[in-house]
Amino acid sequence: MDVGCTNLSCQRGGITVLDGVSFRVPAGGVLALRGPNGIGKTTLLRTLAGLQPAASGEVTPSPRDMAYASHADGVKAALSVTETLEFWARIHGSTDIAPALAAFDLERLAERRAGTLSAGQRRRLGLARLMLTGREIWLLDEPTVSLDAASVALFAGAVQHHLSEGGTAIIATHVDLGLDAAMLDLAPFRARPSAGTSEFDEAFL
Ligand SMILES: Nc1ncnc2c1ncn2[C@@H]1O[C@H](COP(=O)(O)OP(=O)(O)OP(=O)(O)O)[C@@H](O)[C@H]1O
Repeated sequence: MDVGCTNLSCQRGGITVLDGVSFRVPAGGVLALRGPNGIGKTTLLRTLAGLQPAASGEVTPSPRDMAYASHADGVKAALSVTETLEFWARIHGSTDIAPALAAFDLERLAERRAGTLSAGQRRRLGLARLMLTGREIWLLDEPTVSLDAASVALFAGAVQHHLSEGGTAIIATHVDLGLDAAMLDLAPFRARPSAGTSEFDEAFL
């Protein structure tokens, strides 16, 4: 399924941070969002995912077709790895967690409580959720934070598999994942401060 937006403006904290963003990613394609800290990568992903309204412009398809993985892993400390995946599987109507366990090398950790996992192991568990959503479009915010080189390769493999099945991914990342990704530099879309904004305000935008 393809995904894109037209003339999208995105706000954070009531301030427009990005303006006039347009792109389309075809089914099977991956787009890497690039730009310096604070440019608005997270804000754009949240807007695409329907977690916040667009100030203007359009996103297609609807958020129902998208799975969003934020900086937070959304893992409950008291549940085991298996219980966590089974919980997400039930929510999304999936039945088999085995492929997700295998794709992120979680089998040996299956009975461990999530609260005892290392940061990278917890990250792998958070990313494994994507495979249970059945959603065709993955929106990923700095997915490789805390991952070692082997885990980055596992993650890239999971994305590649998703693409090979006609899925689509948009990834905010500073890391080269070895995927054949199109790049979108957000710097040209940085919103201009509105009239009346002082130099002092601009320094903090
Ligand atoms: N809750 C908030 N209230 C006001 N401004 C915010 C809020 N959250 C983020 N911002 C600002 O919105 C702008 C865009 O932030 P965003 O997190 O989207 O950037 P980013 O490109 O993802 O950054 P990074 O690479 O550091 O993760 C930044 O200038 C940031 O300071």
